[in-house]
Amino acid sequence: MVQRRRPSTSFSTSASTSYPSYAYGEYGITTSRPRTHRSTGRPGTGRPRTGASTIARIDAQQVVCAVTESRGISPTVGLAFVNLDTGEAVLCQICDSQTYVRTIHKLRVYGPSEILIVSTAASPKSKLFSIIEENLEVIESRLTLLDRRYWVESTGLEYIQSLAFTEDVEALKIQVSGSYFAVCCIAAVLKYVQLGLSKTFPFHSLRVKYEPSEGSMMIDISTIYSLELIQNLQNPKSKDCLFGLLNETLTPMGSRLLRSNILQPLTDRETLNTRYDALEELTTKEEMFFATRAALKSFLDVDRTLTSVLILPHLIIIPTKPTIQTTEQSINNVIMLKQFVNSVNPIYEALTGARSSMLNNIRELCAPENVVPIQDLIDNVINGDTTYAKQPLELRNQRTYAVKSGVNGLLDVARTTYKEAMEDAYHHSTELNQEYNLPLDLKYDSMRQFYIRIAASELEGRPLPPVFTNVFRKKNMVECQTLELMKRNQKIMVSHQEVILMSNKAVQALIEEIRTQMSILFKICEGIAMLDMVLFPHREISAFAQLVTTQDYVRPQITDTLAIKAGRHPIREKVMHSKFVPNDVYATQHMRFQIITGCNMSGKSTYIRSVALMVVMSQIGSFVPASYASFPIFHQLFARVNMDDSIEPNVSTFAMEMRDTAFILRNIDRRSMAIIDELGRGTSTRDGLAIALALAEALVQSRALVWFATHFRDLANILAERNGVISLHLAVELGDNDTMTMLYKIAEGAIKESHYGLALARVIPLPPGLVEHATYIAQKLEHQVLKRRKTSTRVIHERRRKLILNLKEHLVQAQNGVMEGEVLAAWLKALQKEFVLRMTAIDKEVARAEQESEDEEMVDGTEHTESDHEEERPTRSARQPSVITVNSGTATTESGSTVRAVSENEQ
Ligand SMILES: Nc1ncnc2c1ncn2[C@@H]1O[C@H](COP(=O)(O)OP(=O)(O)OP(=O)(O)O)[C@@H](O)[C@H]1O
Repeated sequence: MVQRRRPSTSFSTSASTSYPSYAYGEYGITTSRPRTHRSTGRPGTGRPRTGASTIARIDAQQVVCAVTESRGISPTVGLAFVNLDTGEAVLCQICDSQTYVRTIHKLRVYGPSEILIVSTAASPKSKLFSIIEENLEVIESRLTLLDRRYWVESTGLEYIQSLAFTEDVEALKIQVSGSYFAVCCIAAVLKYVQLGLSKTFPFHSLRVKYEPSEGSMMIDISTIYSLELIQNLQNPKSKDCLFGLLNETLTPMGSRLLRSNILQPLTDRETLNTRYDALEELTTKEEMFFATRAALKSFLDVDRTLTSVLILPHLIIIPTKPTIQTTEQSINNVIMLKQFVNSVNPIYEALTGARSSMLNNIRELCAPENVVPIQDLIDNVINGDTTYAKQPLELRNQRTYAVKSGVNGLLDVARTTYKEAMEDAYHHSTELNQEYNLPLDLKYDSMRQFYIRIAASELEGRPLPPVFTNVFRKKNMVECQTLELMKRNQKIMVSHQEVILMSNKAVQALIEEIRTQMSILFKICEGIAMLDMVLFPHREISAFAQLVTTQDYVRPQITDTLAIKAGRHPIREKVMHSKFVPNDVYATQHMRFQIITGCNMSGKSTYIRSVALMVVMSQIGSFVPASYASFPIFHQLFARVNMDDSIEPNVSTFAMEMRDTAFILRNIDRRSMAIIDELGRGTSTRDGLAIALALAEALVQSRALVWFATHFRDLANILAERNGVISLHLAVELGDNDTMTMLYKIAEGAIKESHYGLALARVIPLPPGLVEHATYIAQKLEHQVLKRRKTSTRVIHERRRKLILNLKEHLVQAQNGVMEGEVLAAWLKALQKEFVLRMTAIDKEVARAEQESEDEEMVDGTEHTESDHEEERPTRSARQPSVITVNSGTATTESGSTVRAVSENEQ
């Protein structure tokens, strides 16, 4: 097959959505660019796409992915990604839902530049095909159809056998056994890379990884976006996001690893503990910490260098004759490799005495026995003082003198010519300077080579002498050349090319030898990326600077309970420093649904977001901003938060809310965590409350841990007695002289001061008496609502039930706990006493409420039903003549205006 004619070059450019009409070459490949979205502008399965595209892709990497699936009620999807820039292949097989949410998540995390799909999936379009097609714009990918014959399991296994690192092959074969679809995908991708992109990997040179579907937390794109995990919402360039906060990595590999970890936090307890151990050690051993950071500073983007050394153009399809550019690139690569290999030993030294298993493993990888043989290979060919340079002129010099003298007799002659030509160029610039009395600089760039730069002010308005050509002005500078300089440039270029071509043979032979060592080089590279990633900046601050008390981060425990003491929002606190008020968080199954109320600007969003951010941090192996923290491991994280508070509630806000909500409800389970902020704002108060209630009920049933911030105080009251539900609020202090102080402190129960709207209104000058009457009305209504709720048989039943369920949970804890004998007996007795007391208290409360109700009915002469209190408000207001006169004699329907005032205040 490889001997076939090269396929049409249109692989990279063609675009069409009518797939069958664009078949290329003999490989049955058709391509499509991302499709414009439908009028809804939203992907069918996903959540809002706002700005998501930039999240998917780290940088312009060439990643090709293949996707295929088994059909059925719960489809199994195989995926294989091959990154041509970093020489990495990832296989995964996912049991997905009908909405393919996990598949889309994986695609978004890896951000492939091209997605291959079986051609038969396009007509008729399979559901997977349609969903991928809808998401193309978000993923910024191109869709390519590939003939069915390339998706062959045996070919995939052969590729693994021949291309994976030798020492990984056996383990990989075991891992992928049973992952038929993933193996078919790797076959398809590698065939496409070979035939469509004309590239191939040498034997045992590819880092193949199998990623089990379990093993990482799923965070959908909207959550990534709204929690500002990768990007700040207001300013995409700002570092005020989780990635920006944590990314003090010193190597590009470390930065990439951090990013992919934030997008896919881990769910494996053991791996997380290994990371925490490493981190703990680094933060407590100052010398090791600084030595490691210093050693990391000299690493270049090794992943890319190794891969460009590694990937061969397809031998048969592309002629192998080297060009000047490819040869120059090869020498650059070897120089970079030399720098990499020389940078490894300082890491080995820095980690001397490491105790944690991760640091030890990294140190072992960096041991001299792994590195010295490669260093020897390089030193045999490359001059000892050759180093990588970022400046193009300096890099050209390094290239020219890279290969040792003696490998080619004529090399030294060519180098002498190069040196003389360079001197000529400098000499020429000195001559020009003297002849025209112009202070000029000789500059260099890769396109023009040497050129002349003169400050415009030096010319004082006079024109340049005619010897200067190609003149153009760049800000305050004038740039130009002379014919003589161009001639000398030409001479330098020719002599440089001669040196390069003469060096080529030795360099290619060296690369061939280095290729045999690729697997260890890649492993060292991975170890260094991991080391770089775990050295987060806050650790530097917390461990070694004087800010321990204000900025300290703590190692999280992994337990079944979420408990945070003095937790902080990692990004906000950076801006606010010591002004940020820390808060505690506690959640277990019997406190799994936490309703957070509070007035505007009291800190509700900040509180719930900080919990979610700390969870993500803990699951990537980072310490968290708190004085104590323990977390269960979450497998899914959902955030439905308002991204822009300034947006007026309207239909589209509502539609977005509902789509997000539907997404969450479809996917949430007991291993999930969700934060929901202000749901129901996009519609009327009553509908909003009803929707929030219905959603809350469903979320309570899901058994996930949920933080539900809301303005609907009634939600807290209505759900108060539900098992698993607790109410919290953000405290506010009301001063004597109509002042309100936000305390930003979380406190038990729903917000007490329900009329903070009225409190705020007192600050604003309104007609005399209005606020007082409004307060009276609000209190009266509230009293009625409260009374009815207390006597509701359903509520009483719920409260009793909750008490019994709590008792059960305590008994189970006692059974599984460490208490024994007399201690246990005493504890049980206390528990029993408390239970009896509480149950009696409920009974008494009920009796008292019933009595009060009877008394009032005798006064009112009315009977109350158990209907929705919201519904009753107009009736109540209408029945109160003293209230009706409040509205300063305007023509407004008084009962209506009264009700509206109360509703708004309560909201
Ligand atoms: N723990 C805290 N310590 C100090 N300041 C805080 C804290 N939490 C919030 N704030 C401040 O309060 C402001 C409002 O916070 P946030 O948006 O979380 O309130 P909110 O209750 O969600 O408001 P709204 O209901 O209007 O959406 C923040 O911008 C921040 O400046």
